[in-house]
Parts: sequence; structure tokens; C-alpha cells
Amino acid sequence: MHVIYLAGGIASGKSTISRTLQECGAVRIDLDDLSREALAADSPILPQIMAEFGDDILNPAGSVKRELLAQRAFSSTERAVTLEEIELPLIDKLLRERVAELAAQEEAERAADPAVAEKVVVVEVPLLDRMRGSFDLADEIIGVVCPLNARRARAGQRGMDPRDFNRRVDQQPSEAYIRAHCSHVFNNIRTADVMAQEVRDWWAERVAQGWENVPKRGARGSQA
Ligand SMILES: CC(C)(COP(=O)(O)OP(=O)(O)OC[C@H]1O[C@@H](n2cnc3c(N)ncnc32)[C@H](O)[C@@H]1O)[C@@H](O)C(=O)NCCC(=O)NCCS
Ligand SMILES: Nc1ncnc2c1ncn2[C@@H]1O[C@H](COP(=O)(O)OP(=O)(O)OP(=O)(O)O)[C@@H](O)[C@H]1O
Repeated sequence: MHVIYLAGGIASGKSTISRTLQECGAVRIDLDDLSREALAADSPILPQIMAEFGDDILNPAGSVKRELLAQRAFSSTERAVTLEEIELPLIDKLLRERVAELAAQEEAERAADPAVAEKVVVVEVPLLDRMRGSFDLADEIIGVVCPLNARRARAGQRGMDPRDFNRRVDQQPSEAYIRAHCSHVFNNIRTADVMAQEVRDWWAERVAQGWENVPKRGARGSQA
């Protein structure tokens, strides 16, 4: 199995790229989905979330009021860090479980048919710096960048208030950080069709090279 982390800030194009990779044959995992799972009604971290962000943070059905939590968490760096300290260990655990499930699936498929193709898993990572503790899972880290104005406009088209966008960007790793940690960086500055073609070309190169020949990060590396 080959695990790729796809890093990028808010509205940079991670989902657009990973959907194209999925069409090419990859399995997608989005850390924002795991974050939703971490705040679902039966989550073990809800008592801590209530203790830090207020008893009124839960819906009558028991899940978190995400908009209210976003308002409170992104009101300051300190509050955002508090939320991350509660939530990220569970997101890390859910990611490890998901990757382990896929590895077990691949092993079972291989046992039935040794010629079955290697699984390629793409993980959408909005906050690369906070995932340093799980870099050991990644065989390869790639990224996507896009100018801030285009990202703000694209997020706005999805209904995000520009102030909310700015508050989140302020807490996110910089483009320089992404470039420094990624072996390949897509620049999502042109149309979505052009982006999709670049992604398909990249995939085709990797397939031609053979995923097993792509240099792994360290010894299935753990370096930051
Ligand atoms: C605060 C929450 C409830 C807001 O939920 P909401 O539905 O509005 O946003 P969603 O989860 O879909 O995230 C959208 C984007 O916001 C940005 N974002 C989310 N959390 C953070 C954060 N702590 N710092 C900076 N940006 C963030 C990311 O770019 C993300 O892709 C939620 O984002 C959350 O639980 N965040 C903390 C967990 C986290 O850090 N998740 C990022 C994945 S590791
Ligand atoms: N090249 C492009 N041209 C025009 N619109 C684009 C382009 N790439 C992405 N978009 C649009 O911009 C928005 C953000 O893209 P996408 O959802 O892929 O980013 P993301 O990084 O996954 O966002 P987030 O994780 O913050 O939700 C989407 O509405 C998407 O359709």
C-alpha cells in the first residue's frame, strides 16, 4: 500500500485533486471527515469539548454545533489550540484505524489473488504541521497551493464569510511550510479542468514508475 498525504490550506483544491486521484484508482480519506466523526454524538471527547466551549455547544441530538464551535475556537489562537489538543489525538487514532483497515483489506485481496494491484491511499490534510506525529503513516507527502485571493473567492462561493476564512488561514501552515515538506506541489491557479489533467498526468507518471519505486520518506519515514 502506498499512502500519500495531500496537504493544502483551506479551499486550495485538495478535494478537487483527490477526487481526480480517486477516479484514477486511489482510495480517499479526508481528515475533515474524520474530524466530523470525532465530534459525532457518541464521541468520547464531547465532555471535554463541553467543559472548554460551553454546555450549549451540543445540539439536542447530542452532536456538536459546528458553527458555534468554529466561532468560539477561531476567536483566538489559544482557543484554536485548545480545540486541537482535544480533537487531534482522536483524529490521529481514527486515521490509523482507517489505514490499518485498508492494509488488512489489501492483504486479504492479495492472499486471494497475488496479482492484485497495490492500493494507493490519498489523505487530505488541511493542517500539515499538526500531523507531524503521524508522518510515519505517509510514504509520500504532496501538496497544493493557490493564491489567497482565489481561495477566499472560492470559499465565498461555497458560502464562507471572508472573516471566518481569514481567521482560519491565520491558524494554518504557510505556503512556504507546505513547499518545504512536499515532494511535489500542484499549483491550482488555472481552471479545474487543467488541474485535473495535471493530476492525471502525475498519476500516469507514478504508475509508469511503479508505486513501489517511489522513494519512501525515510524508512517509511518519521522525519518532520
Ligand atoms: C471548528 C470546526 C468544528 C469547524 O467545522 P466546520 O464544519 O465549519 O469546518 P470543517 O471541519 O469542514 O473544516 C473546514 C476547513 O477549516 C479549516 N480548519 C479546521 N480546523 C482548523 C484549525 N484548527 N485551524 C485552522 N484551520 C482549521 C481547514 O482548512 C478545514 O479544511 C472543525 O473544523 C474542527 O473540529 N476543527 C478542529 C479539528 C481540526 O483541526 N481539523 C482539521 C483537520 S486535521
Ligand atoms: N481550479 C479551480 N478553478 C475554479 N474553482 C475551483 C478550482 N479548484 C477548486 N475549485 C473550487 O474551489 C472550492 C475549493 O476547492 P476544494 O474543495 O477542492 O478545496 P479543499 O482544499 O478541499 O477545501 P477545504 O478542505 O477547505 O474544504 C470548491 O468549490 C471547488 O469546486
